[in-house]
Amino acid sequence: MKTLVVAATKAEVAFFYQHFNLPEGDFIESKNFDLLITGVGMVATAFSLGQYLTPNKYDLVINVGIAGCFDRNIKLGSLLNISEDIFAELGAENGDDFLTITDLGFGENQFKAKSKKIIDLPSVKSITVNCVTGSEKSIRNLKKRINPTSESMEGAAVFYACKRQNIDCLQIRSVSNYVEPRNKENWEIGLAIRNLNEWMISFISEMN
Ligand SMILES: O=C(O)c1cccc(C(=O)CC[C@H]2O[C@@H](n3cnc4c(=O)[nH]cnc43)[C@H](O)[C@@H]2O)c1
Repeated sequence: MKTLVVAATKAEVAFFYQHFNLPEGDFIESKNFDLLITGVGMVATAFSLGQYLTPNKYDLVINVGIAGCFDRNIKLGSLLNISEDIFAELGAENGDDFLTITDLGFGENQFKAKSKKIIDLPSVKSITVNCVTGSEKSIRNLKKRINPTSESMEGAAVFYACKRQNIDCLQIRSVSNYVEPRNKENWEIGLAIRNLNEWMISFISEMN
C-alpha cells in the first residue's frame, strides 16, 4: 500500500519533483508514493481521482497546494492542516439565505480529514469554491455562514473521493494570499510553494 500525493498544478509541487528526481507527467508512480496532478478545480480533481484512485492501492491520500486565507493573523507562507472542508457553493439561494445540499435533502456538503498521523500544524476549517472569493460582500457572507480559515478550489473534492473509497486523507495548504478583492501583486506564491514543498519532502521522506 502506498501514499498518493494530489496537487492541482505542477508549479505547486515543482521542488518536490526536483527533490525526488521525478519524470515529467501528470501521474507518476514511484516505489514509495505516487503523484497525481489533477488540474485546477473540483471537476478536474474528481475526474482525475476517478481515474487513478484505485481501491486497495493506496492507504493515504495527501492533497497539497496553495490557498487563500480569511484570517489576517495567519502569515502568508504559513502551512495549515485542513481538518474539515466544505463545498461552499453547493446548494440553493433562498432570497438572502443559503440552503446547503444537506438542507435540500441531497447529501453531505462537509467532509473531514481522516488519518492516524500526527500533523504538527494548525488544524483549520476550509471551504472549496469554483470561483475564488473576491468581494467584500461574499467574504462577509462566507464568514457569517461558515467562518472558514482558508479556501481552495479542490480540497473538498479530494476528501469526498477518499470518503467514497474509504481511504485515509489529509490536506495540507500553504497560504499564498489573503481572501480579498483580487490583487495578485499581494500574493506570495513563491514563498507559499517553497514552504509547502519543504514540508512535503520531509513528510514523504520520514514516511519511508
Ligand atoms: O501565478 C503563478 O505563478 C502560480 C503558480 C502556481 C499556482 C498558481 C495558482 O493560481 C494555483 C491555483 C490554485 O491555488 C489555490 N488557491 C490559491 N489561492 C486561492 C484563493 O484565494 N481561493 C481559492 N483557491 C486558491 C486553488 O486551489 C487553485 O487550484 C499560480
